[in-house]
Amino acid sequence: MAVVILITTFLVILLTLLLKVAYDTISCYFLNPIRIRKIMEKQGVYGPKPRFLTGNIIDMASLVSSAVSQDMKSINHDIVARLLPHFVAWSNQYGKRFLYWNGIEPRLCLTDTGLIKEFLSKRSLISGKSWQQQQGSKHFIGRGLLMANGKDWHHQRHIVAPAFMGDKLKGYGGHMVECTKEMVESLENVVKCGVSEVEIGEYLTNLTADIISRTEFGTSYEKGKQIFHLLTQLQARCAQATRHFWFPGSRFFPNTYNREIKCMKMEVERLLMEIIQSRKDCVEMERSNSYGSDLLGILLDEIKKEGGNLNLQLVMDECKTFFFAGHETTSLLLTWTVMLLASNPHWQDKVRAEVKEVFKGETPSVDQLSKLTLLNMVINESMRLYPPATVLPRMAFEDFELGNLYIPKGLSIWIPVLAIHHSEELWGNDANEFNPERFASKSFIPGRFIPFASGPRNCVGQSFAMMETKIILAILISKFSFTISENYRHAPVIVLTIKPKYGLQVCLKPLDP
Ligand code: HEM
Repeated sequence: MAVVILITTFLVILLTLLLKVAYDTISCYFLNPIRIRKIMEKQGVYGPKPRFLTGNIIDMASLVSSAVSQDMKSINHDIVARLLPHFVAWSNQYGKRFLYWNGIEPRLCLTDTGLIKEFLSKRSLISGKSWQQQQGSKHFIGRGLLMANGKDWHHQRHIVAPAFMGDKLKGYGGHMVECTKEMVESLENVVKCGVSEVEIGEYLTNLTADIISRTEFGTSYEKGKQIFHLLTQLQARCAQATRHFWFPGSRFFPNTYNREIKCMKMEVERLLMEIIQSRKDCVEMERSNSYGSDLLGILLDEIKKEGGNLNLQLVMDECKTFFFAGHETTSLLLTWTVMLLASNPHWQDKVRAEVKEVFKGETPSVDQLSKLTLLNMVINESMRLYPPATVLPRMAFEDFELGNLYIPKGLSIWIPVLAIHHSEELWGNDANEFNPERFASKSFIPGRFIPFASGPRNCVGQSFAMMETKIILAILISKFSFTISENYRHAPVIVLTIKPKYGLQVCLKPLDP
């Protein structure tokens, strides 16, 4: 009798579990999408018809691949139709607000600057990164700050933010100058050998990687090189895997992509663990009495605190997040700014004169950076035309109201930063032209210039990135004049961030000291 009761109980539990899984699957793939679509249609928000499971991913991929199939004929900044052709097609057809589907994830395109400001400033705890975003980046970022949500995000932000503020931030200036001088020296050596044309993007990528390695983790780029290389490969492999295996459960298949991803991830974590362990050893062997005041030191200190929920895995995820978020974005900002200055010699001369006036031939100091008004205007204009982060997707974790819109739980808000930055309605008829003068006045319409997002969940490294960009450009422009090489082909593409497809070839001419 007891055996029968046991088996019956077991079968009831199993059946309940199976029913729950079946209900969750049906709800996730059918009921919820239908519910959200109906809610949005009732509010007059329509969009392209989604396909089963893939939503509009295939339409988007085919629009993008045909738009970028050819290089641009000249250096022209009218790039929205090239990089976000789906945005152009759907906003023309369905209006400014439309709904499209990234697989089974419904996304509401939002371009209304008032609503964007309200959303980013007031809804950071009840919106965040979707499961799909987290899955797509979990191997190269993990659960670090960029992908954390709710209370976890709040806690992590609270821990890392001090590493990017006040005196700590100022203290990084010396490293930034030192690393830039090394890059300038290697450029000077190349030019001395008779090579005047360089692909400057590569130098700038290595430089920003070197800076983040030294300032945040106390290791040189040479040592961190392997980690960067593996993380970049890992990121590319993950992007390929999501394109090839989008169906449910495919991440568990033992295919070549998944095997390679697993191996690379293990290797990255092994190398990171070596850096962490050597820092811990120094304290344990009493060679040092603290873990250090950089980001890694702050994170290791936090592990020791009672009640803190940081562990070694999260420290590694945070390291990966900062390696990832902290160098490519800045190197791309630098690359596009050099392209704009090289193709606008008048502005190059003006900025060089300003740098000379402020630093009088001396090494740039952090305290004087705020005097570089023209350089600041050029950098802003560069981020407006080529914002490294082209879109901001955030998912609603609760139902809420946004202006006159009702946003249901499970809907992602998709902010097309690139399109907003190029909107003629917001920036005037010359929206696609390089005109730094537009940043001469400090009064902006909130929500229309958002290269670093805005509100509590904006870029935590914003001041770090601006300081770094100004130091590097100030040194570079005082040492060289640069022009665009005839080998440069203007072909911006989006691979997570906006990149020049074939790099940026410039001709360098050393200036008299
Ligand atoms: C020009 C350079 C940069 C640009 C344009 C940029 C842009 C952004 C944007 C748009 C976000 C919001 C992303 C989202 O929520 O989806 C973001 C977040 C973030 N950025 Fe940056 N970033 C830059 C440089 C940096 C640097 C240098 C660091 C670190 C040293 C950094 C670390 C982060 C982190 C950790 C987050 C996540 C913040 C959070 O969710 O609380 N970024 N960045």
